[in-house]
Amino acid sequence: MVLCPVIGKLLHKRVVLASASPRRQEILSNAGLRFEVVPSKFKEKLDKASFATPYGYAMETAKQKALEVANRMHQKDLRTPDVVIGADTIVTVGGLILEKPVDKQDAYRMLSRLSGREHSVFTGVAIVHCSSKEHQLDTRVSEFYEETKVKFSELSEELLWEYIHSGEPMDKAGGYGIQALGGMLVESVHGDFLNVVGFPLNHFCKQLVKLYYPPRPEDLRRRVKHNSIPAVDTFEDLSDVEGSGSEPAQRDTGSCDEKAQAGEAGQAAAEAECHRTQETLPPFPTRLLELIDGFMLSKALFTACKLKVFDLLKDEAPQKAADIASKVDTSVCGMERLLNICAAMGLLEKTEQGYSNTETANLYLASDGEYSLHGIIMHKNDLTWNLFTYLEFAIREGTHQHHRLLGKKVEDLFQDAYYQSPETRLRFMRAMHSMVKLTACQVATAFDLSRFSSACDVGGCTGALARELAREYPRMQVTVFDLPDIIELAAHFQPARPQAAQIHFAAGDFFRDPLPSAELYVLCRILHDWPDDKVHKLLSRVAESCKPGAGLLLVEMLLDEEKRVAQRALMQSLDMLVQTEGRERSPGEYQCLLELHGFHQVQVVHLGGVLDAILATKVAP
Ligand SMILES: Cc1cn([C@@H]2O[C@H](COP(=O)(O)OP(=O)(O)OP(=O)(O)O)[C@@H](O)[C@H]2O)c(=O)[nH]c1=O
Repeated sequence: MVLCPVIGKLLHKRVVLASASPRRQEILSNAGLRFEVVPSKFKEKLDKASFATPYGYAMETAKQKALEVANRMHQKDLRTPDVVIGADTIVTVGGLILEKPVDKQDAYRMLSRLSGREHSVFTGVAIVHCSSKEHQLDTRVSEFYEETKVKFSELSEELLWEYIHSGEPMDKAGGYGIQALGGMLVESVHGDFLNVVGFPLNHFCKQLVKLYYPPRPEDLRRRVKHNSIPAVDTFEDLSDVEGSGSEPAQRDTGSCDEKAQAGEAGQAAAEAECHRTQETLPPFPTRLLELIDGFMLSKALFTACKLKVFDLLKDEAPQKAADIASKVDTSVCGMERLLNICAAMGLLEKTEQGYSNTETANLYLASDGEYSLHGIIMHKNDLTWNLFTYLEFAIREGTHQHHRLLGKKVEDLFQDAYYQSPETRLRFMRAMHSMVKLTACQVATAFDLSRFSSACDVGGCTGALARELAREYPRMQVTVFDLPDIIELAAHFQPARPQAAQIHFAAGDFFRDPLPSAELYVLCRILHDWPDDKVHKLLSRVAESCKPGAGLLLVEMLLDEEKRVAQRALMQSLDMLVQTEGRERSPGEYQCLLELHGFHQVQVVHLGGVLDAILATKVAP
């Protein structure tokens, strides 16, 4: 006997819980579900930065956990499970995702971050239905997430360490267990408690209802009742042959008839009432709504950066909206709304004392930090944003849109658009600098380049990558080769560093002038600006300058081969359509281009950030 009848739908199926979490096992068995436990071996190492939202990350991890188990059982076990359930719980605070602490210090860092604040707990759940056709595993995935907000009291150091020494935090997301000792840290909970513990049982049941009792088309046309777990008998005869019983359905009809006969508020009202109980909702389009309004969030971030709000608050005590507004010369009511949405986005902290920067804002949004993204944000605000208003034209015409923005014909993309004035040139350089700086260290260490004693960064702009190569390989001399106008301004970006002696700047046009000689050529974010004919031209010029054994390091954002999942790269490819003559490419496409020009032994490293790296070696013709 189970309380939630829809759980009964799974009783005759082979259900597997792909989780080692004792809490999930307990929650589901308490709900009357019968299942086997096969912990997933999926390594929880997805690139968090590539997800637009924390719950997107949790859902994908849950899915991968379940699919790993489904595939393993299908291969090893002759009997494929019918349903595999995977889940992943994360804690988010101030824009950071916290998983299980790796050691006590890590637990300390997590818990002190949570102290006195509200955070969100997301659990992503994947329900994977499996079938086997001609020994091939076929899977259908249904996924969802649940968010619960939890507020912690202020935790003293003593309490924190006592809790950590209890050992409880170590196998739990965010470093606490709300169901045990950790419950003492919690001031309030908004939402599903079991979701925090590790499994959102209520939402799970609703999801099963959607899967096992899909609404009939006529149900969808009628008015719907929100957020309920309909009784199974309401839908019993609709879709599931395993279902037991027309009896409850008749009972339901009977009650409608009674109301209609009673004439309480007339026949029509009674019918409407009757239908309401029979109907269910289509899934609420949360993700879609976020996509619809996503542009406003970007623009709010851009505007706060442009107004230097994050510079003003950097490492400062909290400030009130009126003070900030007067310092940056805006209206108070406008500034207050901007600050509030920035706080809701996790960029600012809002307390009774006022607004202050989060760590993310100090590190990335203030304009003067080592890893500041201010440069790229201003580029997106001042140029990309405007170009994207012509996206429809770009799609129709298949070309960039600078001519529409500038109101004149563009002959030479860089000279006429990006470098038309010293200001736009500097803005572009700042943008490139901030993007390259973000991953330059990983790029420099993606391969062992110590065999090369000289490198030429073709189109190396501010020298951000050259500096990192010089730092990593003290024997390497690096030449930054770029247009004279760029080289002239590059000095602005060179801090006095010991490796300055290893770096040289040379002016020239890589399509026309001889390339400086080097054992390793680097093309970082260059090929994606150009169509294939120009890419061939550039690669043939690089190949001509290479001796056998020379290397070519390509640094680009890589698409997946099917052009399906690498969301950030796919979006940048659209960006390249609107702004350049080029596009992003997949590793396979780059390999074809490279091999045509005599570069072989192609190795690819996905760096999981904004850039990936490919190394190829020139062979004798
Ligand atoms: C916030 C909180 C979390 N947890 C546990 O934290 C683990 C999250 O980690 P996961 O990666 O989602 O799961 P796992 O334990 O590694 O198991 P698996 O599903 O095999 O990956 C799960 O255990 C949850 O219960 C609690 O027990 N209480 C709480 O208050």
